[in-house]
Amino acid sequence: MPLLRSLRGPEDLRALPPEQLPALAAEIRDALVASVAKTGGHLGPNLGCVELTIALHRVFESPREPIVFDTGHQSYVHKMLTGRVEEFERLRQRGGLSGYPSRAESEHDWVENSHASTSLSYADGLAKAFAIRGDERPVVAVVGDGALTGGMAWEALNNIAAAQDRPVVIVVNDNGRSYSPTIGGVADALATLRLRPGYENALLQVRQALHKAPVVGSALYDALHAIKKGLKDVLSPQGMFEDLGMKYVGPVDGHDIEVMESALRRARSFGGPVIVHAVTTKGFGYPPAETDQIDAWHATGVFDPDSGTSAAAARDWTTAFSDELVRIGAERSDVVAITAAMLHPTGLAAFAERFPERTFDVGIAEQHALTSAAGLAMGGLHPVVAVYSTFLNRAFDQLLMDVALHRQPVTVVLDRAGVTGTDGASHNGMWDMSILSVVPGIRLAAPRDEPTLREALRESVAVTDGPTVVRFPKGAPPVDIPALERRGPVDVLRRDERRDVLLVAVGSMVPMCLAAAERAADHGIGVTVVDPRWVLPVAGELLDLAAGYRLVVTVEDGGRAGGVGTTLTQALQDRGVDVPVRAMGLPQQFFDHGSRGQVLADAGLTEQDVARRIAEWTSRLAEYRETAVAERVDGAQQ
Ligand SMILES: Cc1ncc(C[n+]2csc(CCOP(=O)(O)OP(=O)(O)O)c2C)c(N)n1
Ligand SMILES: CC(=O)[C@@H](O)[C@H](O)COP(=O)(O)O
Ligand SMILES: [Mg+2]
Repeated sequence: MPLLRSLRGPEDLRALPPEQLPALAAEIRDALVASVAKTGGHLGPNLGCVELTIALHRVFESPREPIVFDTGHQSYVHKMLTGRVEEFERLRQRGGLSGYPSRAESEHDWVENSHASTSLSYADGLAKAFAIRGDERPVVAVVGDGALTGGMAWEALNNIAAAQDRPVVIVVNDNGRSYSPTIGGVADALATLRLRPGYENALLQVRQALHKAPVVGSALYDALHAIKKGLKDVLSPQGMFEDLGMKYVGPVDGHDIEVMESALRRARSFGGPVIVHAVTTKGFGYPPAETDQIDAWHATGVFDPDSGTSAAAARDWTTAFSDELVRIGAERSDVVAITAAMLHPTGLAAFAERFPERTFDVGIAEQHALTSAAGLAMGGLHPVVAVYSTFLNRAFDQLLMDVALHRQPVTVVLDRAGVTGTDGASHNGMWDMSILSVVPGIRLAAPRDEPTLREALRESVAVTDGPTVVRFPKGAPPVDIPALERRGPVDVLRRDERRDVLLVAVGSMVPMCLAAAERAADHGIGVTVVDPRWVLPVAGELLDLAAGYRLVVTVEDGGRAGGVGTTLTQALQDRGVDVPVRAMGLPQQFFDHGSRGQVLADAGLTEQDVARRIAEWTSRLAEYRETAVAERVDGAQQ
């Protein structure tokens, strides 16, 4: 990669003669395939942004002129062009390159939140700040067609279009897909625009005609006619963006550097809000990705770059959910499914194939997903909304006010709940149990294995008077973990008659907690392990159990603040049971990317940590042994 390696930063790129740019693009494409094959990552989106990003960095002077990438998963090329090409061998690994922009990595990176549809809002804010400070530099946002289906993008457009003197260049990277083909009116409008002749393409025809016939003649006439037609078409006010009062440049071939540069320079010259509509192909230039019908290799694991093959994935939580939902769907014609542009990743593809008329892809629009689910429920159906845990944050108010306040029977299935790790801080599903703990009437299940997942799902769709939530992590479920005994919803998994510690293990923490209990037992501490299965509301049976122990320890793959430990402590207090509770979970911090295991270890959630903390806490509770257990049990039963 001689050309790519010669670039210390965008200024070197801008110094390259145009005739070298296709070779540079080829080197970048080869580097993407070679490095992502070893690490995994967002190959498809980045292959689609090679030429677009080269053109961006040749026209705009990053970092002084900000380039904000929406979602950020398509910023690998940007990173390669801003001096980080050598770091790709540790992409998405602890201490290595983040898979998204990172302010700690580079001054060229402005936004590291990987939640979609935010780039235009950042751009609007940046442009306002520059204007107030008397600074006329442009701001660039790169937003995908998928991200444009998110409501925030239109809230921002409404503001950006209002100020014709603020230079905001919005590059719509239109590859026609999120994971799956992008849905809805926005997608259709973009498709209509794609069919329009673009001014840049007309200019390209001129250049090509002049190359073919430099003398005046029919070729030149054709070319001039093309310009006139192109100008008429492209500047005539039509299309959703012009209707908003935005200038529109395009559609342009996002894989033609020369055309992209021309379009970007023209957009820059306007000095106000302008859309550059780039048409690209996800996976462009690598046939296994480009031809993939599922998601054009939106995100891939490790693969063989020559054959494009990868190891078969193990059966995961998502598949277990998918299988059970299809069974439920066959029994219950009122059950419908909703995805926010993630049909396959959230396991709804099988349901959609079996029940297409009962499956809705709403685009990257989680807020709309929840409130439209409330509408579906009011209409007599039982919606199952499947989203990644971290993306539920965005729809909290809709769950609280549109679903829970109206007591509507909506089931929310949270995949990627708990630490995910490699996608960085904004992708960890660590806030759901905390934010949901304040929702009146909510029921939240954290299954520990496939049988309890199936059970929780069936119990959820049987609820008719309010929201239910089922959460599970990324990856494969453990081998089934049977209960010794069930007390109401609470499963007793390990019993120790010394009644020292009641260890409340939540969902995916169960296997680790059972191992920690064995370690504690080796040191003479009697630990009973229970799985509440339904963590909200707190079960009375759990409170009764807790009253009989010297210490209660809770362990959850979620934020400690407002988590299961907090809600159990409050419930014990309300019941007048004064057994001490120690909560173990994720501290209130943003975790750098790394493997799930590494992040859990950072958070002190390993069997060694739990056993050690139990030993510490029980040693300090010696005086508690004198307090007659009977006194507390009597108190609880009054
Ligand atoms: C709020 C939110 N919901 C879901 C996602 C998951 N997600 C990541 S990328 C993506 C698709 C983005 O499509 P698009 O904006 O068209 O970019 P492309 O991948 O096509 O370049 C989705 C749904 C997310 N990052 N944020
Ligand atoms: C940016 C994006 O696409 C994310 O939603 C992320 O890639 C999810 O990755 P997994 O589906 O591998 O958890
Ligand atoms: Mg797209």
